[in-house]
Amino acid sequence: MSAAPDKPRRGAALEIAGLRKSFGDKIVLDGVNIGALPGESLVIIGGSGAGKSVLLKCILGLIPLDTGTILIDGVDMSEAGGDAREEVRNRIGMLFQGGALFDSMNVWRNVTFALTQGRARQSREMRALAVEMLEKVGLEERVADLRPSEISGGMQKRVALARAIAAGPDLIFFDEPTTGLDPIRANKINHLIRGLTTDLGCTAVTITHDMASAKIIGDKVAMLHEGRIVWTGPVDQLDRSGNELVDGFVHGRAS
Ligand SMILES: Nc1ncnc2c1ncn2[C@@H]1O[C@H](COP(=O)(O)OP(=O)(O)OP(=O)(O)O)[C@@H](O)[C@H]1O
Repeated sequence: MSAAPDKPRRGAALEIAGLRKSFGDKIVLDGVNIGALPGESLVIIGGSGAGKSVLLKCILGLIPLDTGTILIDGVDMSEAGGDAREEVRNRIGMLFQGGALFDSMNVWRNVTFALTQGRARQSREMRALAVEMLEKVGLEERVADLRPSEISGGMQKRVALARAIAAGPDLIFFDEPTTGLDPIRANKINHLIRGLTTDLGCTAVTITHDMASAKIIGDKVAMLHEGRIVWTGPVDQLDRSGNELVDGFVHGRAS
């Protein structure tokens, strides 16, 4: 059984315009304009406190924005009604920072969680789908029946990745995908993400402050600084952006 076998493999378009978000007097996002074309991999870099997580939460509809628009395939996520929003949300996959696996469930139930809404139905088919997804991320079938606490951090990250791709999403978000991994495992996860998103043909949006991740995963990179996008360019221009803030960030110098 394949994930959504009849679905054409194409990514969703993401367009963010004039996005502002404050908490009290604190302006966190100050007019963010950025987008990703269908099938493109956008990486948003920026230092601690730049507003990356807040931006991701706004896009996912986890927190309300003050002003601005977020369009996914033309659907305004802050204006659209329940059904239209839900339809778009069903096309989105997410890899949470730290994995966010449920230790009360074994690995295969974690992988298929979004498909079953946690209900124990279609167990045989769902387990088979999970095993297929686990294979895609380089994990053996025996892992399917273990609990997340029984496997290593690197394997947990792979399981979380399997969960993110299980429904065959058109748009996937990766929140700091290499956090907590040593450089070798991080490198493997970065290449896995790149390979899987290319195979799926989906649009990918990654937030990270890991330059190695940005260079492997991204087609396009945008730098968020003090709530604004200060530079956007193709990934191969990251080392010669001509932007002082990007330069400082890439080479580890404080601005
Ligand atoms: N719910 C909230 N209430 C008040 N301030 C918040 C809230 N969420 C985030 N902030 C503030 O917004 C700013 C941006 O936070 P955010 O978590 O987006 O940064 P980040 O770029 O993801 O940083 P890091 O890389 O360290 O995770 C910070 O100053 C943070 O304190």
